[in-house]
Amino acid sequence: MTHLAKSEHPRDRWRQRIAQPAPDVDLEAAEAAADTMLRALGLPIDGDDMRETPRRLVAAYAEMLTVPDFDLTTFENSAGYDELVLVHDIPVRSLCEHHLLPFVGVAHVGYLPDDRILGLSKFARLVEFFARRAQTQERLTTQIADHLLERLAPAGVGVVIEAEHSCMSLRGARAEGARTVTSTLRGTLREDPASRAEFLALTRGGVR
Ligand SMILES: Nc1nc2c(ncn2[C@@H]2O[C@H](COP(=O)(O)OP(=O)(O)OP(=O)(O)O)[C@@H](O)[C@H]2O)c(=O)[nH]1
Ligand SMILES: [Zn+2]
Repeated sequence: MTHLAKSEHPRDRWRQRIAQPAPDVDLEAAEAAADTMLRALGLPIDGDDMRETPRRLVAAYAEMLTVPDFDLTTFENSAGYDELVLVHDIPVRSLCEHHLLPFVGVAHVGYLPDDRILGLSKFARLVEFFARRAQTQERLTTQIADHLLERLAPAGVGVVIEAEHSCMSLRGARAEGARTVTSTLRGTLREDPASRAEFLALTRGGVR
């Protein structure tokens, strides 16, 4: 029998890949439950091909549900820039909280600066921070907008997400290709018709 050093054990590998293992994750209990569930679904998990599947399933979900480390760095708006900043087509990968099946798409995140501006990479990190959990698309959209509003205190914020939900395309309604669009607008981007129209036009393909 081969003995693996602790750090080489497959169970420990995913721990090293994720930034912040949640303290309430009990991998062993989850693996035992996955074993029971897969067995009850009639899957041949005693065979060589699927023996490791309960462990892989748990590791995959633990990885997809672990919230990454994140701090929203902002800078003084020394140039006094006061037009729209928009990052579009940021990848979104999340799990719907009803079926724990993936929904995948893109986010368009923009703001009208006031005293502070945002490091550009933080748009994608912000999306990932709220996406890597069991979510609804509506909550994800609102959380991104409200976090920006709170931490950056801009004149306006807009978030649009377009995503395909596999719980609605691979099973159930089987509406393949159907995309859900959600938006949250705050401040000037919500209240000023011209700013709102500019933001929505750009997120609808105006810059592509
Ligand atoms: N509003 C919202 N609904 C979602 C999201 N992700 C999945 N859903 C929906 O959650 C609902 C759960 O409905 P239920 O009737 O309880 O579950 P179900 O029997 O599996 O439903 P079907 O998918 O219609 O077969 C479904 O309509 C899903 O399409 C989301 O991000 N937002
Ligand atoms: Zn679902």
